[in-house]
Amino acid sequence: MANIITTSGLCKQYGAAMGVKDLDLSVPEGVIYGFLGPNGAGKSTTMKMILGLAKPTRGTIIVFDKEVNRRNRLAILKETGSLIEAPSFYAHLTGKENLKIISTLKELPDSEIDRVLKFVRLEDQKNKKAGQYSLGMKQRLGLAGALLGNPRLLILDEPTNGLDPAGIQEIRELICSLPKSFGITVMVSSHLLSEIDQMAGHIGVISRGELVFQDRLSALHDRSESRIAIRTLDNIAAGSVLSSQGIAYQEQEGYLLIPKLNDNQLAGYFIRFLKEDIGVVRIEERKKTLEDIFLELTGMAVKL
Ligand SMILES: Nc1ncnc2c1ncn2[C@@H]1O[C@H](COP(=O)(O)OP(=O)(O)OP(=O)(O)O)[C@@H](O)[C@H]1O
Repeated sequence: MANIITTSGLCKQYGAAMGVKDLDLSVPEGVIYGFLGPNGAGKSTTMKMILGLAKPTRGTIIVFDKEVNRRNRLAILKETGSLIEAPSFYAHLTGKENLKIISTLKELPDSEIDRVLKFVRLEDQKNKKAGQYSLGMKQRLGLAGALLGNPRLLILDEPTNGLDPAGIQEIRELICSLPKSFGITVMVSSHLLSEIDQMAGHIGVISRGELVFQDRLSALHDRSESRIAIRTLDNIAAGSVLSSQGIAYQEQEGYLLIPKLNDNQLAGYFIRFLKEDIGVVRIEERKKTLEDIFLELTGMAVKL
């Protein structure tokens, strides 16, 4: 799969602090790429640099095989839609009139306005003033504006921020349909793991300005392997038995965590425990959640 965005050694320095450090992003064409990271991790800064709205301190950005620089910026933006921060509209103009301003600037026919209004399900509200729109409707109008001209690439910075669950669901459904319906590649950021989990096929995780994971989302799920948690009346003695058999274990809240074993192996250890007079009081199978994996990657809790 060819990349639609590639960044190499991308850095952004703010004073003495590095907002983004040596970022090597690869966004394949035709996917939804989820850009996940806690608040302040560097998501907005990265997206602004890709759009040419912020100047990198170091590194390169290639979009559609062209380097993002002053010479190529307009050609790249012609094929790119974006929603960075909350969209701003003229409150006294209708939704349709607001889109008309953008479409005139982009020299697009009116049929394009109708197409995007239909797609974001605002057809029936198009003659209502944008100032009277709900937050969810404003966000959908912003998405409609970004889709005018049918871009190849859409860059969305936290598009569901501040929306209620119904609004989140609407935006998510619209985003998910974009690659299939229009062949658009979407890069979408969020600090919510569950959000990215429900939308993206590929994922980049950023923490303190650095990329800590990048792959298909399924590769992240593959890391959620099962472990066995054992609680005994003497965990020290039980740990010695496990160590003597070459089984690595971790102690966590009164449990010994060991890798998943087959039933025969596990039964063998219980017999050993009994022979050593170690009472087993609990045994559970535990699956690492995506949140656990995110914590391991970033050292920070993320909202689910
Ligand atoms: N204009 C600026 N001047 C100075 N520091 C900045 C500026 N913009 C961002 N930063 C800093 O760079 C780091 C990354 O910020 P950024 O907004 O890119 O993070 P983010 O992942 O988008 O987080 P959030 O979701 O909270 O916006 C933060 O430490 C932030 O304080």
